[in-house]
Amino acid sequence: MRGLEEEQQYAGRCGDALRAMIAGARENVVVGEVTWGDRYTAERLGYYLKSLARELGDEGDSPPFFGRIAYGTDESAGEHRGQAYYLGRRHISDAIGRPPLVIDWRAPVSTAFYRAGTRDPQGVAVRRRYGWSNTTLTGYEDEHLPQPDTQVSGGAAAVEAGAGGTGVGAGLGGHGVGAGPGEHGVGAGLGGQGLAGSGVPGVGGILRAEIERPRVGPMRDIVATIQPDQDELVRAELEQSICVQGAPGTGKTAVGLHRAAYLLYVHRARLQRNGVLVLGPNRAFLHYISAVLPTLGEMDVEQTTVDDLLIGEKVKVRATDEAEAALVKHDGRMADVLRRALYGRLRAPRDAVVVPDSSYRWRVNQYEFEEMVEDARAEATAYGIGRERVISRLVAALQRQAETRGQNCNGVWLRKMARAVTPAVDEAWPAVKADEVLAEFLSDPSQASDGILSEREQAAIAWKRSRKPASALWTAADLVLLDEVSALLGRGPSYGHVIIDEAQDLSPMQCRAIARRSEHGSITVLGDLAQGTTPWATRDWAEQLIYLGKPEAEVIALTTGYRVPAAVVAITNRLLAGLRTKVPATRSFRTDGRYTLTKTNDLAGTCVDAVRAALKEEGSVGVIAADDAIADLTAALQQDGIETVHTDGDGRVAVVPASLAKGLEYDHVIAVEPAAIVDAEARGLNRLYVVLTRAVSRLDVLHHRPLPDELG
Ligand SMILES: Nc1ncnc2c1ncn2[C@@H]1O[C@H](COP(=O)(O)OP(=O)(O)OP(=O)(O)O)[C@@H](O)[C@H]1O
Repeated sequence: MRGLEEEQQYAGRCGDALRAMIAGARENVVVGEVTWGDRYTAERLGYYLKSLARELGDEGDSPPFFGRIAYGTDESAGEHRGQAYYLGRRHISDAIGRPPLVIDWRAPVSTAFYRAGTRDPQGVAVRRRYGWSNTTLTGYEDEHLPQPDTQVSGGAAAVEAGAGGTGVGAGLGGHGVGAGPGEHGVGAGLGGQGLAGSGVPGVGGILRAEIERPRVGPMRDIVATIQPDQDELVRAELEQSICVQGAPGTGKTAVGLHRAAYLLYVHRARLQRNGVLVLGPNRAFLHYISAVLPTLGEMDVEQTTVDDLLIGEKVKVRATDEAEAALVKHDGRMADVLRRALYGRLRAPRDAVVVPDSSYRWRVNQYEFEEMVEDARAEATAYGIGRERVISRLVAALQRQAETRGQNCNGVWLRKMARAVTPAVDEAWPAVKADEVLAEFLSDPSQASDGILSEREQAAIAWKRSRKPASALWTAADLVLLDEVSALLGRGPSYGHVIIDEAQDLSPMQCRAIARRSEHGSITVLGDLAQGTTPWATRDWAEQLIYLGKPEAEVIALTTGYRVPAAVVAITNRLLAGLRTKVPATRSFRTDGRYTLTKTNDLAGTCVDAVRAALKEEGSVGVIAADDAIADLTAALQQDGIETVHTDGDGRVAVVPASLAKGLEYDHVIAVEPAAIVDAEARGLNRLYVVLTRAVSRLDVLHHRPLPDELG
């Protein structure tokens, strides 16, 4: 096996090769600019080369590899017998035709790095993980896996640069998006931690240090440390839809993003055509995760919220629904109601269609016309297509008559006939727009919803007076309804793969909007029933998967939390009993961490003190409180000279409304007045569960009012 010096030389060689690749890509951009032929090719190629140059350029600041697997000489190693491979964020090669110096983490051969274990070594004899300080290789750690033909059992050994190891940084070379230099290797001396005591077998110092490394700035990738259960989800087949029920901090979001990168690598051509879509709960969350895919080399993945996805309807939200109205509008029964509102416009034809054409009068009888309408309706395609079919069948009937009379029915004639039958079709199958249908429905819901919605429900959604689309005061829930009606009118495109985060919070109608966009593709559903906070949050994945159009998706649980430390998990698991959902408790990977509880008469003052104390330690600080307490807390902190940022700002101290904390994390969380967080909404206890599970290392709970029973 190579020693540290040889490894450092190899790292140098990879660095040189990478620089040559960057120079080559840049040169291609320049050469391309001179030699491109037509404009379309020029644009596509230019875009590709420029992004490649940019990606590779970004790559230059991060370690070239993070791990290595050396196969044994036994048969179980198969074609890899005696081989060793370095793994990194992307392939690095120094010459065409020679094996790459570093293999992309997504390539099939990399799988063994993530999955090989003492029980199933998969032919691997030694797994090596590297410690880096920026781009300098500072050490490595070997894990020896049992070999069938020898007596070697599992074990580990670490090597690091310099003597004693004090102060030698050994991060795994995370990309450190936006974190500035020196981020890798913070507080991760290699010699300091043994394998014992981690609670997770075979977890060495470098791996543990990476997972426990303080968080600063946006979310980062986890390619170097993806765990076996996570890896199986990341590399699930493209055709397979999966649903991950993951406890807080189990890496659901990370898994989803890495899955997107993996699928794009393996099925690039197919997915670039149809697209991959990532849906998150709000913009603050999207900001937080936005850097992960670009660091994994994927620039083209669309990342958006469900609301923004629907704003494709080009309608402005100008009003807010009462809680009861929103609940009705998000209910799955609205799908039937809207279908009825739309198809209620069809009228059985009362007359024949008669079209004068020079000396003839062509005719389709009333009963034939009626049959055409009924047939088109029964074919259950979109409303707009149904209408088109009626028109073309009428024209075809006229054409048959005309041709029997020897008439030449050319394109001009056919278009003339189509125009001639349109007024009759307008009566029977009117052309409509989605906003007209919805405005008319909300002006008077009774006709379409009698027998489906109760009178009270109808009253809750009915407008006080009837309005036309132009003057309608649309709400966010109306966008979901407009989307439903638009889809009834005509189908939109479908993505190749859709990844849905915090999926427990989606309403049936939102799920349907997503289902339409993934009709011909697959989905990855990520969520936690215990973190459901919307009034319509589901308590059952099977039901949600039906609305998402993938009832066959397998539900897989992740229970090992990589964020919240054991001391905090002990508290948050206690809340589970009060949440009315059946989910497995979290088991923390992390043994570090601290929890404090403080009763105070001066919440703002105590909060300022707590932030001051937190700032003495490393990492980000999140003050999380009920939404209506945010302004006062921010003012108190700023008066004391502490700089604060909003949820989606980048800075050390964020003051975060409880309603926006979902999906985010802070090294140090100061949760202010739990009782107020619980009282603020119907699923307040779930919200509190979300808030307390944002802590990466330390959680301080400050309260004046009595604590909720589950916490007390
Ligand atoms: N294998 C891993 N190696 C290193 N860090 C990891 C790993 N898995 C997860 N993490 C880290 O744990 C934290 C939680 O991950 P993530 O946000 O993806 O979890 P989640 O399940 O979506 O959480 P929640 O539901 O609470 O929002 C992140 O900082 C993530 O980088």
